[in-house]
Formats: sequence, structure tokens, C-alpha cells
Amino acid sequence: MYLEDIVLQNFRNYESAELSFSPSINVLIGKNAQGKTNLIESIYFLAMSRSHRTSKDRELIRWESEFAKVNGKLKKKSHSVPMEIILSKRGKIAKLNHLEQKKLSNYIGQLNVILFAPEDLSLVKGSPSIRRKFIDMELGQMNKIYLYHLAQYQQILKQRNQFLKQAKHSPKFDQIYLDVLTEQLAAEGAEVLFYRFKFVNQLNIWAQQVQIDISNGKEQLEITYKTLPDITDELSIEEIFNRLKELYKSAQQQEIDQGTTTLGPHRDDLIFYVNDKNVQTYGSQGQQRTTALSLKLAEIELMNEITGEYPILLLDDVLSELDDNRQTHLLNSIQNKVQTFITTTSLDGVQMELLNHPLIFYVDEGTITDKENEEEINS
Ligand SMILES: Nc1ncnc2c1ncn2[C@@H]1O[C@H](COP(=O)(O)OP(=O)(O)OP(=O)(O)O)[C@@H](O)[C@H]1O
Repeated sequence: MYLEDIVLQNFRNYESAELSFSPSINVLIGKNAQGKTNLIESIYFLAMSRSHRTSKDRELIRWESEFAKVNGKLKKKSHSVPMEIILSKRGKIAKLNHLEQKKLSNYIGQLNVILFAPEDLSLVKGSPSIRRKFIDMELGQMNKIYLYHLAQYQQILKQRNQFLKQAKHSPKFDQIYLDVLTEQLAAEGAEVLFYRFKFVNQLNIWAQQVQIDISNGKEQLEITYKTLPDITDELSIEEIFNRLKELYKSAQQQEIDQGTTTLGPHRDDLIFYVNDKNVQTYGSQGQQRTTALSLKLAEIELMNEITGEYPILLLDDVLSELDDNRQTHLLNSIQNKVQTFITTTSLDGVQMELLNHPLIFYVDEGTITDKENEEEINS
């Protein structure tokens, strides 16, 4: 799939912009704070109906404007999909084929994106929440059932945490209500875990291959999903549910004392091993970067395997952070198959010969010009 064009209105520092893209490589060059990441963010927003860098939608609306709007034409193998998303004080409206989608879960998943930003280089070393977000973002785009159960899980978790917080201070709490919440949480948690196990197993196959290639056969990568004791990928949803219920039962007093849900998939993690050694603990910075890159490239292949189309790759300020070998590997593996957007402050350190006739855009204070004719293409 690829994004043929995009139209922005009052999005961040773009008052109005209309751009047509190359189906292969698009490079956005500009000094700091000109609007390169804002453009990447608008594509991400069009795909996911949310930003990758803020949870506050209102920040996306241009200062002193009433609304922000992003339109794009998505080209798939067999058809085109006009997409539109409008943000205002009244909320968010998302449209596919000009039809409003009441449920955002029906909207997400049409345009698949993989974002690789400098903070992803800390995917391996950073906090577990980064790795959980990584799973949720990628799996959520490919699997609507997962997205649904994850949203349910998060909602019940919030209610249960509120209840536990109150129960901590009132010894006469409603045990029946807590049991209902726990049962619901275990049911949704079991679904979340089941799909995460499946995803990690599939990801493992692709990531192992990529890591072998980047390291010239030297590094064998293994990803494992770390969760509660005796919950494994061999269990059915029903078995995971029963096990979770047992665990919640035995942890009840501890959870009341702490006033929060201490167990469950919201506390899980991914562990990476290279040649049987934990990369988080023992890996060199280079191995950690290679592992992060392997994961991103594995996701691209996995998305193609599952959806039948390659996703769009957004490389925000990350290419020049990779050394020549990793850069070469990345650019060779996306060549001619993945539409890619690259932001950079300069082409120094970027192996241009591997980019194969990119379309170059210059970004300057919310105005974009393309290299070909140096004409301003903002409307
Ligand atoms: N809601 C908004 N309305 C208007 N301008 C905004 C809004 N949000 C951010 N900006 C402006 O957008 C600019 C930042 O753009 P962006 O984050 O895309 O930078 P960038 O070109 O990617 O730079 P860098 O290379 O430093 O990452 C800043 O000048 C900021 O003031």
C-alpha cells in the first residue's frame, strides 16, 4: 500500500498544505523545528487516529484555529481508499470512503504504518512500557479483535484500580463487586495474552532471520514474552483465564494493600536474547540497536504476511543515527516494496546511492517545497 497524497488544514504548524508522494522513497529535509516531524505525525494520525507523541489531541490543532483536518488517498493493491480525519473541540470524526466510522476500531487498520524514531533505538534498553506499546501499536493495526479486547481490558483495569484504591481505606468493601471486576479483567486479560503470544511467536521467526543477515550470521536472536508464572503460549484462552483468576485470588490482599492491580498483561515485558545472552543486560549498544532494527524490519515483513500488503515506513530522524552497515541493510530491505518517509536535517551521513531516486521535499517553517521544480507546493 502507499499514500498517494495528503492534504493538511490547520495541523500543527501547517495552515494548509497539499502534497503528492512517491510510492517509494520520500525525503523531508529541513532545519530543526520546521515541521518535518509534524508531517510524519500527520501521516501517523491519519493511520491511527492518534498521535505518536502526545495523548492530547488538541495539541495537533494549529494555534488559534478551531479544527485540524487531514485527508489522504490510500492506494491498495486492488482499490483506493479516501481517508479523512477531523479534530475539533467537539471531538474526532474519522471517515473512510467519505463515510463516518463511528467506531475508531473500524477505522484503524486500513492504513498500516511502522514508525521508527530515535526513541525506538531504546526499545531494547528502555522501560517495559515502551515494549508493551510496541506490541499494542503493531498488533492492534493487524488484529481488530486484539484492539477490542485491549480497550476493554484497559477500561476494566481503570475501574478495578479505582475500586482497590477505595477498598484500601474501607475494610467493608463489596467483595461481590470486586469478584465481578476481577472475573472481567481475567477474561479480557486472557484474550490479550493469547494474541500477544501468537504475535511474538510470529515476530520471532522474521526477527531471527533479519538479525542473522545484519550480523553476517553471527547473532542468533530469540524474543520471549515475559508474563506471570505458569502462563505460556501453549495454553488456550480458557486455561489462561482460569490461571489468571487463581493468581488474582491469591494476590487479593496484596492488591488491596497497594490499592492497585499488580498482576496482568499491563505489567508484562519482552525479553531479547542474542546467542542465549540477555541483550538488555549484557548486549553492547550495537547489539541493542541491531535488535531494535531487526524488530522494526520484522514487523514490516509480518504485516505483509498477515495483511497481504506492505505497510508504510516512517523514519523520523533515525537514518543518520544508524551506522553504514545497519543503514545499508535497512535501505536494501525496503527497496522497491515499502513506501518510506525519511526526515533529516541534512543528507550528510545518509547513503544517497541506496535511496534510488527519492522525491525530496524541503521543509521550512510549515511550508514545503519539492526539489523537482523548487515551486512552493503549499496551497
Ligand atoms: N499546534 C501547533 N500550532 C502551531 N505550531 C506548532 C504547533 N505544535 C507545534 N508547532 C510548531 O512546530 C514546530 C516543530 O515542528 P517539528 O516537531 O515537526 O520539527 P522538526 O522539523 O521535526 O524538527 P527537529 O528536526 O528538531 O525534530 C515548532 O516550531 C513548533 O512551535
